[in-house]
Amino acid sequence: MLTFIGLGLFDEYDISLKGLEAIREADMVYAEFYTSCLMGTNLEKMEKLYGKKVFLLSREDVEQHPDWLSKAKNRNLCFLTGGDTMVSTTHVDLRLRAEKLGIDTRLIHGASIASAVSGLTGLQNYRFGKSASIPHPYESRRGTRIISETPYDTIKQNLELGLHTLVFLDIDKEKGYMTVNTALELLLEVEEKRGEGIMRGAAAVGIARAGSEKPVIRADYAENLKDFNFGKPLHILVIPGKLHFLEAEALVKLAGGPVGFMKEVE
Ligand SMILES: C[S@@+](CC[C@H](N)C(=O)[O-])C[C@H]1O[C@@H](n2cnc3c(N)ncnc32)[C@H](O)[C@@H]1O
Repeated sequence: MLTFIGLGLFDEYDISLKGLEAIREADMVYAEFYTSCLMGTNLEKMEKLYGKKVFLLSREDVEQHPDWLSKAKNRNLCFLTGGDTMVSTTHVDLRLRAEKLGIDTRLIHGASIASAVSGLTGLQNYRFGKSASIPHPYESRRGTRIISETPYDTIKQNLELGLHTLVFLDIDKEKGYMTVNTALELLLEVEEKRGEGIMRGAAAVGIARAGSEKPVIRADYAENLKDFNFGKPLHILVIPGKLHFLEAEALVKLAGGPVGFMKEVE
């Protein structure tokens, strides 16, 4: 049996009782923290709470050479992921590989950033369009700095439909955790290069450390928000589309948004 367990958002205590019980009964426990991670804890604290050794897997171990999977043929394995195990990950691939090997699988869910964002901002989940991810820029072989324009296009399409965009921010082994500030700078850079105007004057909402005792949620116009200090990671960004009056009120009253947001409502 292979049990996929979502660990929730911030520290080792965010796991469900079902998840904890499954870990305590498991023969082996694996985890990956490249898709998301819990910034309020570390492996040592998790192992202490679980009473189990946790083997940390790299992206290659999970996506290219998941040889460890075959151990689940005659043992109970748990596979741990930050947030919910199947939200904004490709772990369904692991599940399908396991099923092909004749291994039973099951899921134990965890709180996800995708739902926490609606809770913290007041933006309604059914008014979101396609999500986007902003990767760190990279250098081409010729030494040119390349910025992905895909997130900008996704935001543009959603705005045309009046929909909000949830923008996941890159976690990179070498380049680190992307901040809301860098994400907005990159979007504004793409905009400038293209000579378009969707981000100028657009509303934006940044969220830092969801699930912690003191998450930071701040709404403003994109050009102002890029200078706001959100503190430590993890961060996530939302570019709201057309606002319902309740959403506008929540952004103004709960996230320090400018009162101008109230004038642009449905
Ligand atoms: C690729 S998504 C994976 C989502 C995860 N599976 C889940 O269900 O929450 C990870 C990204 O979501 C955002 N994120 C995850 N947890 C967060 C948190 N506690 N606070 C703020 N942003 C978070 C960050 O931008 C991070 O890079």
